[in-house]
Amino acid sequence: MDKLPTIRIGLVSISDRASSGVYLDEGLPALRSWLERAVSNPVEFVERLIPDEQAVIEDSLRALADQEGCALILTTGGTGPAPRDVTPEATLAVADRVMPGFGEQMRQVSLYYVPTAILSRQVGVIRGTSLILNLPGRPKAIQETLEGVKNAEGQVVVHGIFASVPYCIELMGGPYIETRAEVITAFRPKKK
Ligand SMILES: Nc1ncnc2c1ncn2[C@@H]1O[C@H](COP(=O)(O)OP(=O)(O)OP(=O)(O)O)[C@@H](O)[C@H]1O
Ligand SMILES: Nc1nc2c(c(=O)[nH]1)N[C@H]1C(S)=C(S)[C@@H](COP(=O)(O)O)O[C@H]1N2
Repeated sequence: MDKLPTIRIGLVSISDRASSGVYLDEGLPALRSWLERAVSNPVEFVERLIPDEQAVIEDSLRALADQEGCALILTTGGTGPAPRDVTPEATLAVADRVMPGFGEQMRQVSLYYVPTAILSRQVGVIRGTSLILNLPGRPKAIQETLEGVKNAEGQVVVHGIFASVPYCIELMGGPYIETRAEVITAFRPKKK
């Protein structure tokens, strides 16, 4: 098998209180540790911890996509209905194209965990060669939405969104990503 390419992944934790030191940020560590378990490729992380300010979020997303060359950018936080929750607005403002399925599937998955899943306005978009996905702010929601729902035997009940990420990035012309099946299986349709 050919050597897997190194991929650059941008991680953005968006929280007024974590970014100002009121509490310790758990978003970036949760994102990093899940991805380290799930992805077989060597990964370089580029991380930002920022407040819920639309202009700051937009600048961070642009920098990670355009200057840092991140094939994938995951945000956590600021997707709800509170006045300072502006992550979806910032993400849509930098988008070239919207990928509605990611938000739809995340809300499906999340409904298995909390009835308030429908309060997350999370979106998925493409900017240039980067796929940008919003995850909810609660650190436990990171594994829930990426990995999906499994039964007691470990079989998948509802697919996590990461099952679709490697093929999406491949279709976008990005690097080939492989995952560890014990965490998540990357789905690729069979070639004819
Ligand atoms: N980065 C984080 N680190 C640790 N816990 C977090 C983080 N972000 C959110 N949480 C937890 O998840 C809850 C919901 O997240 P949400 O993004 O709605 O935050 P918030 O209530 O708007 O406040 P803030 O932006 O100051 O984190 C928070 O109240 C907090 O308990
Ligand atoms: N998987 C999952 N999704 C979730 C949650 C959760 O705990 N787990 N919390 C919900 C709640 S309570 C809110 S308010 C919205 C928005 O969260 P955010 O503003 O922290 O992004 O995400 C929802 N989606």
